[in-house]
Amino acid sequence: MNIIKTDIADVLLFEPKVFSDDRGFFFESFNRKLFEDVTGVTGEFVQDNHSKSKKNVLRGLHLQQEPFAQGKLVRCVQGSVFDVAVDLRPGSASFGQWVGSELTAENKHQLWIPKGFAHGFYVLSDSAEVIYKCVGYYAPQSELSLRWDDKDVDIAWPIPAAQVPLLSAKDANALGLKDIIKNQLIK
Ligand SMILES: Cc1cn([C@H]2C[C@H](O)[C@@H](COP(=O)(O)OP(=O)(O)O[C@H]3O[C@@H](C)C(=O)[C@@H](O)[C@H]3O)O2)c(=O)[nH]c1=O
Repeated sequence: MNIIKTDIADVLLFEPKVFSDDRGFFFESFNRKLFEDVTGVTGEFVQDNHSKSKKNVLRGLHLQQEPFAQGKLVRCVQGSVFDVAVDLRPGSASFGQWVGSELTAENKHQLWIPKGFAHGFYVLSDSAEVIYKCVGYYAPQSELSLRWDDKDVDIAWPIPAAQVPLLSAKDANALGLKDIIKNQLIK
């Protein structure tokens, strides 16, 4: 497993060692000891999520507030997505900054997004299935959505010109970073 640092210190890209042979391939998609050694996070993964989305769908950007904060280990098992983490940790030197990475069924990369980040992804392929392990259970009452196109965060989504991504109603009505800060929604 190759561990690649991103521009935000605690967000890591896991590049697994894939063993291919005449039968197909094999790789360790999760190794608890290795994960704990490189992230320093010993919290339990308690929930696995799996979603399938059409091309041009954008899910996010979602965050669960404390005490229900979630860390997420994200991978794409069919198709390809552009996966994004936005640092919303109070007091963080990189508060408001984002990192993005293409996760594909082919490259088998996984993005580790610690607690305190908003997460979202944009579907690049005809459809995409995304699986992620979560530290912390789903707690909708603690959920916060940050606008995907917020000017203050300014994510360079790989969305073709003149294309409008397909969003849920919740995500279409999400707040911008300034409103989130003004309303003291980050705890
Ligand atoms: C996230 C989630 C949703 N649900 C339900 C609620 C709802 O009826 C339906 C769809 O939920 P959503 O529209 O929130 O699904 P979605 O937009 O895919 O939400 C997900 O987006 C990505 C980017 C994340 O990071 C995740 O943590 C999660 O917030 O599934 C659960 O039962 N458990 C869960 O953990």
